[in-house]
Amino acid sequence: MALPWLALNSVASFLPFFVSGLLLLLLRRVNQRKSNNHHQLPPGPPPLPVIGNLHQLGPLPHQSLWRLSRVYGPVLLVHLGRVPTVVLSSAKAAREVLKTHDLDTCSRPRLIGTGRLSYNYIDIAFAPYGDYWREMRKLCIVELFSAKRVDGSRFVREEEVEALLEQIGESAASGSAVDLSKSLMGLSAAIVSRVAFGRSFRGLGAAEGNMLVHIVHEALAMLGSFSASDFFPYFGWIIDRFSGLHKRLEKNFHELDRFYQQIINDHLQDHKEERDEGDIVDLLLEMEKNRTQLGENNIFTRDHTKAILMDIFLAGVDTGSIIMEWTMTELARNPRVMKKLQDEIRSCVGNKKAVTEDDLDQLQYLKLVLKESMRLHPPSVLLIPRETMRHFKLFGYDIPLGTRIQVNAWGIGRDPELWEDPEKFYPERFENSPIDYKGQHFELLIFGSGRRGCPGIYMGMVTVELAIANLLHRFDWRLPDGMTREDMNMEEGAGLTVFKKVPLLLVPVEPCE
Ligand code: HEM
Repeated sequence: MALPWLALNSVASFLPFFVSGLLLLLLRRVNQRKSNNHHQLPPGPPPLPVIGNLHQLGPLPHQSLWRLSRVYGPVLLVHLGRVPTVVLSSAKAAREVLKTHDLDTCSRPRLIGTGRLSYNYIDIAFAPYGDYWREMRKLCIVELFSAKRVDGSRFVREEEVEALLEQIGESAASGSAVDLSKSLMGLSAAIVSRVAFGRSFRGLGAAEGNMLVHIVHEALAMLGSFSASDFFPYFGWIIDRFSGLHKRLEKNFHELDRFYQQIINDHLQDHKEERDEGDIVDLLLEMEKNRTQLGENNIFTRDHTKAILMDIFLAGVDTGSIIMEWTMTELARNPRVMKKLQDEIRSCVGNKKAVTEDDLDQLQYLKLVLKESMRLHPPSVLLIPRETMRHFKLFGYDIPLGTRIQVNAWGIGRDPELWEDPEKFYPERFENSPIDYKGQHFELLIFGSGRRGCPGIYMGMVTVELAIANLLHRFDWRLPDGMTREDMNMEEGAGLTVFKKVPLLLVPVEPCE
């Protein structure tokens, strides 16, 4: 019986704080309204009380936002709960923000999922703009993403691709289908892990391999999730607890944390002198040991090491495998393109057993095929959200401080004003076109652009090119018995990155000599 009284008592003692909090909130909203009234904000659908436009997002927000932008224009304002969000859906608008206003917009919002998985924003991808982020990014560019570092690890990529081909050869011999979605994710994980962590996961059993794929997909779902706490600051956490999101996030965080700890333990037990060259984990552990100062108030700790490992693992593994998965899907649906690409690869490589990285420069049609595949299926459909650091004007509209910015790379890739017959898979559209994906052409924003653009482009793309070239060089591919091209499922699965919802199954066939 004491409990209700206690509860009542504590409610009574919190009442003055609650009432003054509510008044402050109301005052802030009135002030905000006043200042917004003087602002010319971008157009957008009218928001509902409390939820804003959240009900209009649906299961695949990039597609819903693209449809809304067709009605309201390429600079669209939506309210995600209480968070004003500007969505850019044209190359011109993206250029204006990511180039002209890069410095005004290059921070990241603080979100529940990204905060937890990045050990409170001490990674690179989700860290707010500032000295710490600048120093960490510089360090990783030199130590991990430099052309020298990437070229130095070519033997890893070639070995791992060869191992995959051997495995696929067994399916070809028995005439059985390969789950390419899983195999390509495994390849990407093995390469990134070996290059960055000095550890291969190739030897993992099926159960452990499946578990790793599950953890990565779950992490990306958490990073891309629309958590109630992000949109309803005062009570959203209650919704997240009831919906189970909070529990899922915690479980995923602990699974990943154990994984990083295992990598760190491997490095601590293993003597560095016994390996060829220190990898990024050695370097991070050295920084821990030296209590390196980063930015103004940051001493480098074990959490910093884990946060950087999270970036490399999640940013590097999934994106590359998604590009390969969609590319093989489009090729299976477009036999003309597959044949033309195989002819190019086989005539260039001749009788050699495998395509090597030296051959890649000559494969011009391969580059067109990959651009076309990434145009239709960019892995990060809305890039990674940014947040404005100051007020600025965009095409006459006011974009206030603290606004969230999303760039709809998926929509821009299908914009009929930029692309003729945009839904058609037609790599020849890039012939004689200067458009590239390295961040200077805003029609093709696969890796973002500006200060927050992806530092792993070279490392990611060399893996993708090598794998696709070898898969097509070594095997012909056909659909499983009873399936036609029209039957192929092209649905997207949602998260921070958009993968193929139904795994891609194809049958490898040894080509006739
Ligand atoms: C090949 C496939 C890849 C794709 C499509 C991709 C895509 C992206 C995109 C869209 C962004 C956000 C850009 C922006 O906000 O403007 C990004 C950021 C990032 N990517 Fe990649 N990425 C790939 C590979 C990699 C690899 C292999 C690594 C590392 C091993 C990596 C590490 C990062 C990091 C650390 C960031 C955060 C940059 C920052 O906020 O300063 N990425 N990537």
